[in-house]
Amino acid sequence: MRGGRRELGEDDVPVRARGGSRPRTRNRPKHENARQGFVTAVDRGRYSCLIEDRPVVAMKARELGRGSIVVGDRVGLVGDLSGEPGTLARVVRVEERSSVLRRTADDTDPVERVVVANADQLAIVCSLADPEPRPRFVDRCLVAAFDAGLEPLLCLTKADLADPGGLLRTYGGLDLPHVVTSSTGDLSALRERLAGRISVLVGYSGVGKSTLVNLLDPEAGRSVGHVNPVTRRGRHTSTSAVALPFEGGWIIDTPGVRSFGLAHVSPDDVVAGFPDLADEVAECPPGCPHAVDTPGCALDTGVARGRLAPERVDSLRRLLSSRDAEEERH
Ligand SMILES: Nc1nc2c(ncn2[C@@H]2O[C@H](COP(=O)(O)OP(=O)(O)OP(=O)(O)O)[C@@H](O)[C@H]2O)c(=O)[nH]1
Ligand SMILES: [Zn+2]
Repeated sequence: MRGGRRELGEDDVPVRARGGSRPRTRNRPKHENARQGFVTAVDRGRYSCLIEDRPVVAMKARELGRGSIVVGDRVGLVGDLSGEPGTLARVVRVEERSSVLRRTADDTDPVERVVVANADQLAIVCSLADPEPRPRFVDRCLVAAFDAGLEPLLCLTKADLADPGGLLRTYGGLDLPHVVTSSTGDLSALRERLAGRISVLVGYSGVGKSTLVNLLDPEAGRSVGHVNPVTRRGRHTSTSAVALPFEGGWIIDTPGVRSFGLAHVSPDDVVAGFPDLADEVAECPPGCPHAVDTPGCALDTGVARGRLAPERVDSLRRLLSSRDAEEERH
């Protein structure tokens, strides 16, 4: 580690000199007239972008190399920006991202992928019935949100089928922003939460995610749909995210993302995704793995004294151990 740092120090000067060198500034004029666009969909190397209100399809300029461009990215575009059918613009720049939502395919997948850039809210959609709520899915998403620096929003759907009381008690102690919805009910609380923000919707199959999106803005699909084959109608063939403009912000639907593998999140950050357990965990012996039967793990004391919800402790432990399985493999 220390050796690595020293090497870095030695490199520091030439790197900085290179940073201000001429080749870069010579490239600049060409990119200065690049227009800024917002990436709404990605499909086989084609990037659907909006320049203000104009949909434009672009490809990645060679000079950008292998870096990924994802939905939510703000990009610099040059070339044919007319948006006419058959035209292609070029992405020459990806602006710095304010947030990055990552996932791995499962908890043992070493390859992490960026799902969405620049989002500020993760709407975790969970049905109250049909299919049954999955608190462990919610917990996993909360960790992903925490890791990415997104504010979570718990969206409990199908309130016409079951009472939200039980789930709200579970999550009540978390100060978690939440809304309760039904397809026949009033969605104004949800609209308010989504307006002006960049929200990523995630939920397992059947929770009513597409029903919600369609109710929120039936127009959105049409305005984005014609620039890209990745429309909601064709969503089952797609696993990538799609951004739909919504009241000054964006709703980013993630049809193929059923859950978040968290192989890339450190154990400490997994624990940090459970804020209701944090005080207790602080009392654990140093290096405590918080596993079942770990001597002295304060989670057990917390449950025994009735201070912690057993299902939350169980959920954290399952998450940690599925990640442990990964570490053993490597
Ligand atoms: N009773 C009731 N049913 C609903 C509600 N919202 C959606 N549904 C039904 O639940 C089923 C699944 O809804 P979708 O919107 O397709 O769910 P999804 O989460 O998009 O599911 P995938 O397409 O598999 O990702 C459909 O039959 C809907 O009609 C609701 O608020 N109440
Ligand atoms: Zn512990």
